[in-house]
Amino acid sequence: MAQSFEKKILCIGAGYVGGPTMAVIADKCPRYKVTVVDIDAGKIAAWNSDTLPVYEPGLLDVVQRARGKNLFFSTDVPAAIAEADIIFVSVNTPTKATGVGAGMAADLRYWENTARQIRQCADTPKIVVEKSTVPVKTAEAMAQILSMENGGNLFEVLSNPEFLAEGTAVADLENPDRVVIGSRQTPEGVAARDVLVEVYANWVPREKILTSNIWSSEMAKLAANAFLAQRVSSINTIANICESSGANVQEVSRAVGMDRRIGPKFLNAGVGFGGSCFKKDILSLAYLCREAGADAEADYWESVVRINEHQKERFVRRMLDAMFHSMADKRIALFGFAFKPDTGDIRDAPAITIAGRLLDEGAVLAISDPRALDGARSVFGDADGRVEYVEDPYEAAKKSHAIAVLTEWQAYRDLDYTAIYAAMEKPAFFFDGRNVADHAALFDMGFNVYPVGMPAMTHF
Ligand SMILES: NC(=O)C1=CN([C@@H]2O[C@H](COP(=O)(O)OP(=O)(O)OC[C@H]3O[C@@H](n4cnc5c(N)ncnc54)[C@H](O)[C@@H]3O)[C@@H](O)[C@H]2O)C=CC1
Ligand SMILES: O=C(O)[C@H]1O[C@H](OP(=O)(O)OP(=O)(O)OC[C@H]2O[C@@H](n3ccc(=O)[nH]c3=O)[C@H](O)[C@@H]2O)[C@H](O)[C@@H](O)[C@@H]1O
Repeated sequence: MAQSFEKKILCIGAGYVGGPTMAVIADKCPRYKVTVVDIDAGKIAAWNSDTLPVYEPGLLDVVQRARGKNLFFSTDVPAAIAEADIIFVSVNTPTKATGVGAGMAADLRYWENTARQIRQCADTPKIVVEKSTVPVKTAEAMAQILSMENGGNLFEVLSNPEFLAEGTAVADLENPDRVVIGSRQTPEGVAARDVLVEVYANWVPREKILTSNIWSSEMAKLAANAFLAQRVSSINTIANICESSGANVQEVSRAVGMDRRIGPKFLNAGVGFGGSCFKKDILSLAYLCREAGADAEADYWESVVRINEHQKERFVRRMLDAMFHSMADKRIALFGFAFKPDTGDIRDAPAITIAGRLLDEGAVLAISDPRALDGARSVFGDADGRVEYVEDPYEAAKKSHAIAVLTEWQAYRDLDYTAIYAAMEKPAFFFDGRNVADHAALFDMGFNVYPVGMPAMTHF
């Protein structure tokens, strides 16, 4: 006899958010059936294998505990919609490439397609949950699309943005700082909201489950990402001034972050923020500001992105200045390509821009990364033989003129840099874009060391 489940939950979109989020819901709520669907059959096949399409520490264990019991991955979108009580929509919402708002506004075509498909395949009431990050008022547009042809009785749209960070997705989902659920303030809206609160209450303490109106929930997501990115740009501006003033940005961050009103997190200076969301979400927020006639506010948020672009170019210029203004035919080892450690994700990684600029300058690159070499290869190919992909950092560094650390993988902290130095061309340069190394020790070995936000240590 088929097992009967208390609730049937569906997620449309089996990406970085949909897959891990649903795996954790299934793991925490064995009484619910959780199905994840995607139009990408290859991705679904990977979710059904032991080589998941997303690398996240701990994720495979969670998936293996629930898969085939109450967690299912499928491409049959209509059947999954028909049986679901709650439908999360976690499709991509990239920046619009063309048309009005190109380069700024969120492209909602995937979202809208999904809404139309839900409408087509549903004949029982559904709670539709916005999981994707969307501009404020998207829920209203979705409700309008969904309510066509059925009098608006079948669907209640909620906003439930996701705050997980890649690399720590499982821990963030199992122990979130907060869960935000926005709903209409009508009896139907509040009833739907309470159903979703019950889902999270299976493992999240009630006081961490915040309820609000839909627009606040949508805005909170954009604001949270904008604040986080703004901290990174802020500390990077301070770092750049530290380099010429003799201050040390790590000491400054520590002193600033110990103020409890400021806090210690997101104060690591580096080559800039990457990832699929910070830039896109800030630009989406800036676009909302412009649409509302708030140009000064839009300028303010756009400056966070401008500083981030500047940070990457500034890093390349510092390399050029140090290496006698020429990269031509010099082998440069890049340590790290992913936008942050513990993920294979390269979306909007600073390494893409920096590697591209180094190639423009005529460098030959040896790219090393524990998880992101396929991603790097998909961007640059073999670039006429000017890019090599080498998992082993020792091999990458061999015969190179410089090492540039672009991702703070733990592995790069623990290498035998004496051996690495011996195998490099001289003078050997170390550009620590993430401040992972022991700079004094590297200097003593013979390296010319260029940390971010600290004066260089050179033998010239
Ligand atoms: N990546 C992250 O760490 C976070 C992302 N977000 C937001 O979550 C949303 C999703 O992001 P990711 O998971 O990173 O994107 P993703 O690109 O990894 O996954 C989206 C998936 O949706 C699928 N899809 C698109 N249209 C579909 C349709 N009509 N039917 C079925 N599947 C469809 C795509 O094939 C893709 O696999 C975005 O709005 C993003 O801003 C929010 C928090 C964290
Ligand atoms: O909406 C999203 O997609 C997510 O975006 C970020 O998560 P994520 O991009 O996965 O990773 P972060 O840890 O925030 O790092 C983003 C970038 O900032 C950089 N960063 C971060 C912190 C810091 O101090 N310095 C710094 O340069 C990282 O290297 C990385 O390139 C947010 O942290 C999540 O809360 C949010 O859900």
